[in-house]
Amino acid sequence: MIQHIENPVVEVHDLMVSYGQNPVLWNVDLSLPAGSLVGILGPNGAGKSTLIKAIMGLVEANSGYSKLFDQELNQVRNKVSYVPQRESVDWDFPASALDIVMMGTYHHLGLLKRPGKKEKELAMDCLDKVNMKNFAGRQISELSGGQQQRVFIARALAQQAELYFMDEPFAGVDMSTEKALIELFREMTAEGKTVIVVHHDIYSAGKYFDWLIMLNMHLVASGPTAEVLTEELLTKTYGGKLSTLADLGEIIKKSGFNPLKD
Ligand SMILES: Nc1ncnc2c1ncn2[C@@H]1O[C@H](COP(=O)(O)OP(=O)(O)OP(=O)(O)O)[C@@H](O)[C@H]1O
Repeated sequence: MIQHIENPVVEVHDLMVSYGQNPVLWNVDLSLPAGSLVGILGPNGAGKSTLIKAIMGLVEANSGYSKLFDQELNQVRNKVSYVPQRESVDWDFPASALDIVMMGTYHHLGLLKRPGKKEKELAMDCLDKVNMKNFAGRQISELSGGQQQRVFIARALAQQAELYFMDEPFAGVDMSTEKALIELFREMTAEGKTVIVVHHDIYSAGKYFDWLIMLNMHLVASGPTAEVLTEELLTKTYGGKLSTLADLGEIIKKSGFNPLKD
C-alpha cells in the first residue's frame, strides 16, 4: 500500500542504491506530507539509513532521484537538518555540548559573521528543549550515549530547519527521554515542520507516528499509520522475522492499534 499525495514535502522517484555489487534499495517511490511525524520501519539491513543518506546526498543513487520542497537538495539545504546515527560520530572531538549546538546556528549567519549572544541564546534554548541545559559546558566525550544523542538533536533544532531526518534518535536513550523527544517532535510537527525518524520498535511505532514507511529493500508500504500497520504489511516487511501471531498480538497490545481489525 503506497499512498501518494499532492504537494509532498519529500518525493522519492524510482530510487535504486547499491554498495558495490550489492543492491540495497530497489525502485523506491514515495511521497510524504508536510507537517507529519514519519517513522521508517524495517528489519536490520532493510536500507532505512541508506534511504535517508540517499535523500541527503550522502550516498550516491544508481538511478532515480529525490526532491525536497519540490526542489533539488542543494537549493533547500538551509531548510533541511540531518541527525546521523550516534555511532557514526567522533565523540572524542574536543568540543563542549554548547559548542556542538552553536554549530547548528552557523548557516543562518552571514559569511564572516561570528556567532554572538543571539546564537548562544538560541543554542541554550535548544539544549533546554532536550533537557541538557545543565550540561552545556561539558565536553561531549564526557557525556553518556543518551546525552550525546540529545546534544545532536539540539544541534539539529538550532538549525531551525523545516524538515528533519533523524537516524535512530532513540538509540541508547531511556524511556522517559524517548517520550519527551516524541513530545518535542509533536510540537515541531504542530508548527508545520516535518520530522522523519528511523525507528526500531514496532510496538511504539503505532502510537508515535502519523505516517509510516515500511521498508525491506523494496518499499512495502508508505501511508497513514492506521492504514499501513496491518498484519499483511508487517509480515511482508519483517518476513520470517515476524511470523507468528503471538508477535502480532504483542504489537496490537503495545501499540494501541489493531492491525488485525480488517
Ligand atoms: N558503507 C557501506 N558499504 C557497504 N555496505 C553497506 C554500507 N552501509 C550499509 N551497507 C549495507 O547495506 C544494507 C542496508 O544498510 P542500512 O544501514 O541502510 O540498513 P538499516 O535498515 O538502516 O539497518 P539497521 O536497522 O541495522 O540500522 C546492509 O546490508 C548493510 O550491511
